[in-house]
Amino acid sequence: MSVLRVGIIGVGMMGADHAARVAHRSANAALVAIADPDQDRAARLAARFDGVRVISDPMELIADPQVDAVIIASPGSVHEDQVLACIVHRKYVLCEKPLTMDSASSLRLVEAEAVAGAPLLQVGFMRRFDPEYAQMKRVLDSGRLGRTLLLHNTHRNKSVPNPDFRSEMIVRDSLVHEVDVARFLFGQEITSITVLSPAPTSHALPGVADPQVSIFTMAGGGMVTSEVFCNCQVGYEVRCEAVAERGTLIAGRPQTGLYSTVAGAEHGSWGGEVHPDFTTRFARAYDLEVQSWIDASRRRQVVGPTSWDGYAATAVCTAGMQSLATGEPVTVDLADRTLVGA
Ligand SMILES: NC(=O)C1=CN([C@@H]2O[C@H](COP(=O)(O)OP(=O)(O)OC[C@H]3O[C@@H](n4cnc5c(N)ncnc54)[C@H](O)[C@@H]3O)[C@@H](O)[C@H]2O)C=CC1
Ligand SMILES: O=C1[C@@H](O)[C@H](O)[C@@H](O)[C@H](O)[C@H]1O
Repeated sequence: MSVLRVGIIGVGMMGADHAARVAHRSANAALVAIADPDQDRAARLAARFDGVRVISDPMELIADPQVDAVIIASPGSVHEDQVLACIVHRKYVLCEKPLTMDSASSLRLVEAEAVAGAPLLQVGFMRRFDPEYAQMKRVLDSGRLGRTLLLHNTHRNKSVPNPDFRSEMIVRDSLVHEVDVARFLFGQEITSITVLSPAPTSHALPGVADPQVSIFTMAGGGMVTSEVFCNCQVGYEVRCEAVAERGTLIAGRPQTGLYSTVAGAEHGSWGGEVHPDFTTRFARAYDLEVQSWIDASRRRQVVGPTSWDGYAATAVCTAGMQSLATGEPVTVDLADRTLVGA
């Protein structure tokens, strides 16, 4: 395959960002089509690029013989049908997280891919491509620091304007990144999850449990703590500290000395500037993720987070949403990997 002809489904914040990435910052790929029920939005975006068709029906885009591979950046509630159509049409697909809204629907996609007989799906867990997280993984895997014992994650968004962003979405849409990071860095499954709701910020919508603190237990006995705070007012901060037997590592640390953040008119500050959102904090990670997907698709391979990774993360979040209701630990119910052919 020479140049990979890419179609994008859903061109809101993330899809538009990926469109610019494929069109202007990727090698061996061309953006050829986009689909979004918001036709005006799609038309405005297409006008920014040369030769990009607007196709009204996402299923038509997936079936189009002029489209080799698909990026799905629609809301999670419609991912299942769209990914399934990509599998049926044997199209390589990069689907944004969360893979689907619950564990049963994600498992159906793992099974559909197994039936198709070849991996086709990469899930958009871009932190695996962030240079610091990737280096952390290499150091932990090298064994130089001994066994990994703990991870401590911080994940803060300035605010979430979407009124649909309720307590459950903080688990399913935001904490899902920490779930993947834990599975990636430990190289193990998560066996149980507890989601705690401290006193909420007055900046969250009424009834929304924000911030949340979660505890994961790993299959090997290690533990992971994560703070997710979606209305912190300051800016976008994502950090991960790994504690191993002979040392520690921190990804996302901004500077030495006392680090204090202050809410400000624009994005908040620390004496430098806090990132406004994920598009700048993870710009390099998204670039590397999409280029890696393009390169692998041209070789007819999948190299990033797989359908199993998407399913396992959704299964943990499904248990996490149960725990959110009670604050009690919930065991993660994971299918037998060998039985589903993943
Ligand atoms: N990896 C990451 O860091 C991030 C991932 N995401 C994920 O990307 C996806 C999209 O999120 P955003 O861009 O923030 O949402 P958004 O609301 O800005 O955009 C969603 C777009 O999908 C369109 N859409 C709605 N129904 C559709 C359908 N049936 N088929 C095709 N398009 C449809 C909407 O009209 C809209 O243009 C979600 O899965 C989200 O979790 C979002 C932000 C960051
Ligand atoms: O995936 C993302 C959003 O959907 C989510 O809402 C944010 O909390 C995350 O920081 C971002 O990376």
